[in-house]
Amino acid sequence: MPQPARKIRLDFSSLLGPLFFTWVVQLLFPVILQYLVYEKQKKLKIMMKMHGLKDGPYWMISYAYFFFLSSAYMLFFVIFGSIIGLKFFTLNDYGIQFVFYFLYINLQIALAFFMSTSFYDVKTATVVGYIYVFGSGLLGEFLLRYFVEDTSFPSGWIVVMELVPGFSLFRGLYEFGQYSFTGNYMGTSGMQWRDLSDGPNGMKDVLIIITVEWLILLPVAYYLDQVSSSGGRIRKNPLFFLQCFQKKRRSQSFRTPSLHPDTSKVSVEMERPDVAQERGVVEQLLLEPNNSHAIICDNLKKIYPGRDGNPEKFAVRGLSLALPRGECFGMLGPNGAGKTSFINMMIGLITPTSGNAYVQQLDIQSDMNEIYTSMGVCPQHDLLWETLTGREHLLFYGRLKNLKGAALIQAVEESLKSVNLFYGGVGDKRAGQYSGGMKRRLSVAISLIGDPKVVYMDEPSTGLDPASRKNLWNVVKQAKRDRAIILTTHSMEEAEVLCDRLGIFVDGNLQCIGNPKELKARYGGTYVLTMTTSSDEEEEVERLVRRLAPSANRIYHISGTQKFELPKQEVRISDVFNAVERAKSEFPIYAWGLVDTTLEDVFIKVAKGAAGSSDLLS
Ligand SMILES: Nc1ncnc2c1ncn2[C@@H]1O[C@H](COP(=O)(O)OP(=O)(O)OP(=O)(O)O)[C@@H](O)[C@H]1O
Repeated sequence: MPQPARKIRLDFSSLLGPLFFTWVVQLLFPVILQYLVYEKQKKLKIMMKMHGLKDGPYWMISYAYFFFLSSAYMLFFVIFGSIIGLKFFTLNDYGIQFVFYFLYINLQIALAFFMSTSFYDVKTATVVGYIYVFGSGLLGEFLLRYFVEDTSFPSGWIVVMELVPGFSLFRGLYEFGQYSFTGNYMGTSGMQWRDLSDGPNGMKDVLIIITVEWLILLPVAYYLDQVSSSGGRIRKNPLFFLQCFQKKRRSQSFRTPSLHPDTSKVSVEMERPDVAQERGVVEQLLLEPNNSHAIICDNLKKIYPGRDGNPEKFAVRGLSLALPRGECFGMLGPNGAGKTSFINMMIGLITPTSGNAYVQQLDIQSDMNEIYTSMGVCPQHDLLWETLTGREHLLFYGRLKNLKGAALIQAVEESLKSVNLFYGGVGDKRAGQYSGGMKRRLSVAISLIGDPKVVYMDEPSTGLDPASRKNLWNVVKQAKRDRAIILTTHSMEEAEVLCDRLGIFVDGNLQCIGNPKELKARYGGTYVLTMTTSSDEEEEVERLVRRLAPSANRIYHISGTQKFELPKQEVRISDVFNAVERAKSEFPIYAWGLVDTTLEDVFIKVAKGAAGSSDLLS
C-alpha cells in the first residue's frame, strides 16, 4: 500500500557535531595553557609568591578563574545551539549534557595545569596546545569513530584510547550525536539517563574515565609543579608532602657554632677586621637571638655546579651579615661579584649551597612562605604583566599584602604619587606601554607597597633619568625608616646617598663593610691632587708635591697632567693652596684641583686589591 510522503529530517549538527564540537569545546585549552605558561615564563608566578601569594591560593584562584571562564563559554555554547534549534542540544537530556560538560571542563583545566609543568616557553606551549586540539579532533573522527563503529574491535582498547581527554570528549559528543540523530529521525527524544545502561552507549564509560582522570591529574599536576624548578624558583624535595607530618622545631638559639662545619673547598683567607667583626656580631646574634636585626646571614655560600666542561663557580663564598631594622645596606661590587646570587638566595629563587640566613628570625630554607608575607622585592629585571595598568599592579600586590578597602586605595594612590606615576593618568596606562624607566619605578613601588619589613632592591635605578633617580632616592630614604633594605647598585653616588652601610664584594667575598665615611677614611686616607702644566714642568710639579708630602704617590701622568695621592696625615689643605699659589708665580699652571677620596676610589682600590694578580680589573 502506498505510504504518504514523509519529510526526511536530516540534522547536520548530529552528523558533524562530534568533530566540530570537539574543536569548539577544546578551544579554551590552549588559552588556559598559554596563560599558565606566560605567568611562569615571565616569572610573574614567583613574583606573586615573593609578595605573599601561597601556592594553594594561587592554584585555587587560577582554577576558579578558568572554571568560571569555561562554564560561561560552555553555557553560551549549549544555549546558543539550543536557541538556533540544533537537535544535538535540544533532543538530548540537558541533565546529562550538564554533567558531561561540567566534568570535561574540569578535566581540561586539570590537563592544562598538568601540561604547563613541562613548558617554559609560551610559544611552544601554544603551538602544542593547538596541535593537540586539532589532532585529537581529527584522530577522533577518523580513527576512534572507525573503531567504535567496528563491532569486532575490542572495547577494552577503546577505553584505553579514551584515556586521552580529547578522545573521551569526542566519544561523548559522538554518543550525543548518535542519539539526537536517531531521535530526530524517529521523532523521539535523544539520550536520556536510562540510556546510559545501553550496551553500545559509551557515555557511561566516558563519564567515569573523565571523573577519575580529573581527580588524579589535578593532584599530580600540583605535585609536579612543586617538585619542578621551572619558573625560576626552588624545587621542593620529592617527598615534600611528608614534611607536613613533621613537627616544626624552634630552638632558643638558631644554632650552636659547631653545627655547620665548613666543609667546602674554599681556601681559608685572612679576613679583614671589619668583615671579621661582622662575622662576630652574627655569631653572637645566632647564639642569643633578639628582635633588633631583621636579616642575619650565617656563612651563606653559593656554588654553581660546573657545566659543559667548565669548573664549578663560587658565586658567594661564606657571607656573614647582620642587618638591623631601619638600615639600608648597599652591596657594591664589579660585575659577577655575586650580588644577584646573594639576593636570589635571600628571596628563595635559589638554594644556598651551605650556610643559612634568617629573616625576621625565620629560616630562609624552611619558612620562606612566612617570610614572603613581610618581604618586598624589586628584581633586577622588571616582572610585570604587559596588560595590567600600574594601578592594577599595585592594587593586586597591595591585596596580597592584606591591604583592603580605603586603606588599599590610599596606599596605591600614595605609591603612584611617590614614584611619579600618578599625574597625567600614567598609572592607568598598561605597563606594556611604559618606558623602561617607568617600569623600573613601578617595580620599586610594588616592592614597597603593603609595608614590608624587609625589602630587596637589585639595581633599582638602572635606566632612570637623573630627575627620576633623585625622586626614587627620596622614596627609598622615606621607606628605610622602619624597615631593612638591601640594595645592589653600580652607582657610587646612589650608594653614598642611600646606604647607611656598604659592603664591597669581589669574586663572592665580602672585602670590606662599613658606612661610606668610614670606608673612605679607612681605604682612602688620601687627598687626590691633579695639576696640569706644560710637559717641561712635570718634574717641577713632582718636586713641589714631594715637599708637601714626602710619601705622595703619583698615580697618573700624561702630557703635563699629573695626579698624586697625598696621605692625609702628611698635609693640610691650606698648605697645598699656599704652595700652589707660590708655584703659579714660578711657572704656568693651567689647571689644578684637590679632592678628598671618593667612594669610587675606595671601590676601585678594594676591588683591585682583592682581584690581586687576576685579570678581573686589568
Ligand atoms: N645559574 C648560574 N650558573 C652558573 N653560574 C652562574 C649562574 N648565575 C650566576 N653565575 C655566575 O656566578 C657569578 C656571580 O653572578 P651574579 O649574577 O650573582 O653577579 P652580580 O654581582 O650580580 O653581577 P652583576 O653586577 O653583573 O649583576 C658570575 O660569575 C656568574 O657568571
